[in-house]
Amino acid sequence: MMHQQMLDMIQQLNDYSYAYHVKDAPIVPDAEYDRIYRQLQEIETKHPNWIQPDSPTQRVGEKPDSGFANVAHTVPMLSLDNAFDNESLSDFDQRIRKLLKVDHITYCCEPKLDGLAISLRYEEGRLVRGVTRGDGLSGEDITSNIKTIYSVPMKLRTSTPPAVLEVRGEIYMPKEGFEKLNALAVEQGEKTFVNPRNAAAGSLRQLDPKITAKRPLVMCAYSIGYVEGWDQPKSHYEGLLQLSEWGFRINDLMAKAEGAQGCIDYYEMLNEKRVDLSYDIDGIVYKVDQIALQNQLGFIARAPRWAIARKFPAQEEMTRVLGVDFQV
Ligand SMILES: CC(C)(C)c1nc(N2CCN(c3ncccn3)CC2)c2cc(C(N)=O)c(N)nc2n1
Repeated sequence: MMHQQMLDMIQQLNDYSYAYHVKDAPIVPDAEYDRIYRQLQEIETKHPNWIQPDSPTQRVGEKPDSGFANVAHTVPMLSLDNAFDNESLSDFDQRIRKLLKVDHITYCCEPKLDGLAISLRYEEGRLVRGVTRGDGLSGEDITSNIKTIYSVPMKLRTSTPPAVLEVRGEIYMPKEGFEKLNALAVEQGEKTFVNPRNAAAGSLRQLDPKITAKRPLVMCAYSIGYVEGWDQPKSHYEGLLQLSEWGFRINDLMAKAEGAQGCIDYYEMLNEKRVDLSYDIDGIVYKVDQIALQNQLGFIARAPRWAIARKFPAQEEMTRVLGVDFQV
């Protein structure tokens, strides 16, 4: 077995993992993935000095010796202002059009995933760090746990990566994985989690990555934070499509909308779909799509003037926790 053949196996396994965990479109059966994975493990055991940082075997490492270090974000992770009804969406749109002296805004609409916000740092295309949002200015270095999540690429899928790229995203636990985790916890007489968000938070706070590796966590990218050595697209939506090509999962319900009415229509559409989604969402995040307009608007305190969240009524939460159907 030559060194190059081993590199080819790593590339093959990472391609299979990208198809399965990022594109939701497996190209080989699990057994085939496992067969090649075991072959790679044997080679790495025989030639430890050949081991590559982006090898899938390097996703589950040892636990950090003393807790999680605190790390300052290169660019603060902002918070979000809330809109509670259609009128406040219209006010938001009107306020922006007045400030920018334009008569029409295109928005990018994204389901607001109910998980934990994190920031991933890539240098020369390789994952070097994962940090929780924390208070927005600094967070906990949970790189060892982040690496166990298959939808977090260990290396960008490009031969010409930006020198530095920081990607913001949400780590969440799909409903099915949450139900299975709680069923197992009941069986083993362990504590159960109240909801997928808490289960994701608890799984990321584990000191031992071997435990995190067993939890069904997914990462979905929602913004480009800091970047060096790359001309960022003019549109937020285009930026996320680029992240998808580089290996990140983005939400397939993300869409552009024209003006306040487009945002309201999107809300009605998503509110219909919400109950059938395989993951929890607690609303929608609307963002001015043009980056130049975002920069002109900036942010107030730490919430951007150019983005707003709108929450759904929390009826589902009550139903799940109390097991009764609240029809208010
Ligand atoms: C880049 C901006 C700031 C506009 C932004 N900020 C977000 N968040 C900030 C507030 N966050 C927060 N978290 C805890 C405490 C206070 N704020 C949680 C992330 C976004 C969260 C989601 C999502 N969940 O799906 C999303 N699709 N887009 C986001 N976009």
